[in-house]
Amino acid sequence: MASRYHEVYDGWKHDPEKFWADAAGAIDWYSPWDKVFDATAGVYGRWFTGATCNTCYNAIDRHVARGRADQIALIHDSAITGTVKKFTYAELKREVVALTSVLKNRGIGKGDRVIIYMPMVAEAAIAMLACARIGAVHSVVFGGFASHELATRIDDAKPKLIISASCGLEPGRIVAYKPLLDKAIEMSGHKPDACLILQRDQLRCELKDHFDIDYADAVARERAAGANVDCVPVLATDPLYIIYTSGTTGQPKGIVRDNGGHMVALKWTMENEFGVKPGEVFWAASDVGWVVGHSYIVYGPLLHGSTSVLFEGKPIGTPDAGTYWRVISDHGVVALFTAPTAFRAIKGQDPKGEFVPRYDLSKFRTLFLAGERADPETIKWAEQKLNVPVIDHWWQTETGSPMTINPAGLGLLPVKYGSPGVPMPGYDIRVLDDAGHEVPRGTLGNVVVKLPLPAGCLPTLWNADARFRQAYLDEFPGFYKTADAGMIDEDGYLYVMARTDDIINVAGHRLSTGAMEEVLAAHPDVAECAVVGIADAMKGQIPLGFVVLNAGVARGGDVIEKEVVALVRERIGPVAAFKTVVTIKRLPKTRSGKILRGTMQKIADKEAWTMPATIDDPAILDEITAAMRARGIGI
Ligand SMILES: CCC(=O)SCCNC(=O)CCNC(=O)[C@H](O)C(C)(C)COP(=O)(O)OP(=O)(O)OC[C@H]1O[C@@H](n2cnc3c(N)ncnc32)[C@H](O)[C@@H]1OP(=O)(O)O
Repeated sequence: MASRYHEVYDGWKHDPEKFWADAAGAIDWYSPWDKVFDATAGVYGRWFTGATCNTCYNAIDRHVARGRADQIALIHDSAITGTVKKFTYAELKREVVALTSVLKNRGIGKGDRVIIYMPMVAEAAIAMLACARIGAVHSVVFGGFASHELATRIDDAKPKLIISASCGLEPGRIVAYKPLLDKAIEMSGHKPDACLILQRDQLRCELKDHFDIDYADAVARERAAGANVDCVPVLATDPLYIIYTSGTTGQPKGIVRDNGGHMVALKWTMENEFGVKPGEVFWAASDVGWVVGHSYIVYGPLLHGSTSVLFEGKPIGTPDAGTYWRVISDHGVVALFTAPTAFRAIKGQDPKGEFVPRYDLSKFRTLFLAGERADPETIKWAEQKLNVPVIDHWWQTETGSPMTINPAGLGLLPVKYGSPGVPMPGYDIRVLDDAGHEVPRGTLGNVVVKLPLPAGCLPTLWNADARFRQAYLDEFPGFYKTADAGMIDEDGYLYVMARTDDIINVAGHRLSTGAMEEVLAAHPDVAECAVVGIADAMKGQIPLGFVVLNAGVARGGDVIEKEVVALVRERIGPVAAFKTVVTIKRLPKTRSGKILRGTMQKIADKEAWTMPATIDDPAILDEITAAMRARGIGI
């Protein structure tokens, strides 16, 4: 079919407000908006001002009322426990209502924050929806983060309640969540009123009297009492959730998502970008703690009346490299979203794709890859083995849905390997030089989006308008800075090459090297440090640390390196994949004291580099090269 992309994109550009008002017709509102877009509201304007709505109503209740009550809404498939649990829309509503009643009885209402720190269990999605039902603002914290990261988020979001579980399940290892949670609460200045704990049989935990509440007991009581809590109308501009993402320091940024624009944007993407119809099965193989989990495990598919798969497992090892194909086959998945790392892992274990033909993939139509750069070899391997289009796309926690994609629902454009596609309606993407001038097509520069950002994007940071302006809007006035560098080709396809800040992407997890440096610097024997992201064949990038020890430290560098690695795991979490530290005598710096991290990364990655003209002492780079080579890096 010929692609309708250009017609649709040009239609949006010609009249953005008409485009979004039309898209908003797919959402149920309690009362209409005063303005589709109010340029005078908020930091850069707000969408659907004055309208009232409820996200949970649109995700569940209206489907129950309109013929989807018996359709499966959510499938929890745990490849680790070997269990599958399905919820129809009616059953999901019952579970959400019961939990909402628990929240309400605890005094939680519109605008109150609830932190959700959970593994990949159905109750994580239920908790999000229960918050949405009463207008409480949820903040899901990824389970791979440790206590310190959780504590930072508790202090920023100031939740009344935390919903958590006794444990998470990683291959070959049970992760006890409760000690991590207790420690985080101990560390944080803000204290929640209570914690609601889901006891999992694999590792039950002690509950503290008068503070911890057993999730199952509380929900069962409400269910037995026939609890019924209606959806609470909220303003379209009211916050639905806060999701924290790495900033350039250890203080993460609280990305705010509103209710109205978010629903409109996600609903539109499901059919037009992902080519999925109501009633079909969509699987985002990510984690509810990441934005993909919010948008495409929970809200997008449910707003659309589709069925969503919530998967607890890994692409390999649970039990083998055929797991993804098993899930697609068992549940009739039509489209899968995952990170390229997952496919590199599968390809590594099953290079010939021998697991693929063992499963019925006849319903499977499209594979979507994002979260990190998709290397053409991995895309081609997936295309060949699965015989479906493999669509790379690009977006950020801040945007909530794709900025560029090859839109399956509008008719695919020709695939260009290495490009995550073309801009979607709402996104006027430009490439600017450092002085803010637009560069010619094909020239590398700063990728920015012309303001206003579309419906569904962050309106601001939680309680931090000034930080929002400073982080995203000030550098290129009139534009949102993506902090990605790239170029646009003659046909309008974007190519994203690198970050312009200290964020690295480890297996699709967005992490700050600045935050890691803060941890290294906290070690008592470390005088100076640097962390850079280096290439990794499996995870895309991994962090590499360098430390200079304090004068007079008697203990061996190897002992301290182990302690530093353990400290990062303890403070940030295992997901940082911080495994290597090299002890060096001095850090290479410019004469003004700036650490030459870029040069260190190039040496580690065996990329061509030139001696920086402003380097203080060129001999230091020889010392560092030798230190890395002694550890097998950069050879
Ligand atoms: C487009 C907008 C966006 O970018 S949203 C973000 C998109 N990113 C993603 O969806 C993430 C994609 N990546 C993944 O799902 C995983 O990395 C996949 C590919 C499945 C591989 O997982 P895995 O083998 O565990 O490696 P990893 O690098 O993720 O984990 C490193 C260590 O952290 C641990 N970990 C991971 N998750 C958790 C968790 N929820 N709770 C506790 N621990 C966790 C892993 O077990 C691993 O630990 P260890 O170092 O091996 O001991």
